[in-house]
Amino acid sequence: MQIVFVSSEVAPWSKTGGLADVCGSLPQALVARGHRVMVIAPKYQNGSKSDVLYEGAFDTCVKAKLGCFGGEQEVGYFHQMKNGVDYVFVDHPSFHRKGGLYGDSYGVYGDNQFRFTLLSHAACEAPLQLPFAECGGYYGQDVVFVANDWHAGLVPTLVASKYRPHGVYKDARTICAIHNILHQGAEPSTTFPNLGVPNEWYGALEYQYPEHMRAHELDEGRVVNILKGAIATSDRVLTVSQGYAYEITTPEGGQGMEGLLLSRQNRLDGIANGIDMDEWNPEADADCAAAFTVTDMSGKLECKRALQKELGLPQRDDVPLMGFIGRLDWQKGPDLLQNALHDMMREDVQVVMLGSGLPELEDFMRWAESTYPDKFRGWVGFSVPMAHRITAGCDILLMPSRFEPCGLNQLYAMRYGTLPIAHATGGLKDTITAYNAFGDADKVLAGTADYNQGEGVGTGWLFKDMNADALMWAVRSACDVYRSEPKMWRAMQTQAMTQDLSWDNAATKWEKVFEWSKIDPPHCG
Ligand SMILES: Nc1ncnc2c1ncn2[C@@H]1O[C@H](COP(=O)(O)OP(=O)(O)O[C@H]2O[C@H](CO)[C@@H](O)[C@H](O)[C@H]2O)[C@@H](O)[C@H]1O
Repeated sequence: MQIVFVSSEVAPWSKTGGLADVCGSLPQALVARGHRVMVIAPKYQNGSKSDVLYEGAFDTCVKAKLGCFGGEQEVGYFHQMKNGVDYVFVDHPSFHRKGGLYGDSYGVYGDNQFRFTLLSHAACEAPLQLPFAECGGYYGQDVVFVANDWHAGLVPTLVASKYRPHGVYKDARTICAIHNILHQGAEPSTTFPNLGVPNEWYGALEYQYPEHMRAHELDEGRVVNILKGAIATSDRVLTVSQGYAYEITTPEGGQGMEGLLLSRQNRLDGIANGIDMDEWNPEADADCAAAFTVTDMSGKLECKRALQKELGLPQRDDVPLMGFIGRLDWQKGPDLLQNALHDMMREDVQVVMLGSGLPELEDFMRWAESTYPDKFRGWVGFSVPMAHRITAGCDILLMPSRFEPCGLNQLYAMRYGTLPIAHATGGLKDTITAYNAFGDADKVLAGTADYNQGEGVGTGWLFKDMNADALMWAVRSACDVYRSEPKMWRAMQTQAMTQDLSWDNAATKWEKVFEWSKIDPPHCG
């Protein structure tokens, strides 16, 4: 099959979170399974050293004229082939600016609707206009588009409204892939004409906020919601774990989309993410002090000591070192760590947090570090090498996410024998096996345990209630096992490290969804 991923970020070129990791590595796994895959993302240029990442991409010299925002917008395309995947970067001045991908210190950019409308239009044109002369020729019309999150969410609506009615992309299919339903790309309904979607399709995008979410009495709460349009018009909807696929059909998890998703339940699937086994490999991780394997964990201890030294924490082997990596926002639950901090600091533990986001939580990290200098370190910022060192050097990874569509950090952690403590939600619940005190540590260590018969020991801790007491229960349980039951700890690490976390597994399931999408007629014919 020919598959076209459309995404606002793709690693290693542009990354703020897990979406970039997925769009960087899943396509390679699909290519390894014999598919032809293109990934389309913006060519960001922010004047920093990350700009050089695009140096390997060459200008195709194709210019597409896109009908939106009251005229014709011209974009260019750059192309780089890597590990068999066609990475295509959309070039437009609105992607060239200082600051982050979506905003800067003043907040989110005011023209994001414009920037990502361009991305979606450009993506729809790419298979038709890019010749790929030396590598396979035009993709043409027989493609499966995967529109990731709201930024690419106009793709299904454009295919259904602008192309299919004119006989183009009749055999193509569109998948709306939801990595995070919190962000939907909603703007006032008066912006609809900007989108370049035919007028009669307004209803597909219209959404009305419930009364309690409106600003004032005269506010009708009427918006155009790009993700809603994608869910309504795509051929299938896919999200990144089975647990989250269920949660988004409930009022608690659906962020207003639950009704629509329920109506599309027979076309909704959940597939847990895999990980890039080369980038996250404890046997060969250039960012870490030492290498280790499941049979020889001595290098992990070296990583721990090196991390303690780098952070200026007391170098002690016996103290459980716990890490947190992630955006400091409501989703990831760093405020729960804030609430539990005093209790946690009463235990004999060390904690390191890496993240950036809400200024008050960044300040909390600085405050905690100065209050507990022997036990707490806060690293405000975004550093992939540091994320690797924390993942390798810690004993425990904390993931108190309020909701988590899949979560990648817990998968990386388990590969490095770092046991996660996580809120039992979404993909965390699906991918972490809870500690089982009655499991057979000897059999797990010998590789003969039958996990279906309850002989497994688990790969981490899951707490159900989103409060500090529940988190502390899990922290104390984990610290007990760490200190008093080294064999059990080792068995949990073994179970965690020997799981198949690779993309091969997930790619086979994605492939099935592509096949199913082809079997059914288009949802909007
Ligand atoms: N300060 C920092 N420094 C360095 N690296 C940092 C960092 N903060 C975060 N990261 C990295 O960003 C990625 C975060 O990925 P996640 O999947 O955990 O969450 P995210 O919410 O971004 O993704 C959304 O999409 C993904 C992909 O589907 C889902 O797994 C997830 O549940 C969903 O919320 C990881 O690679 C992590 O190491």
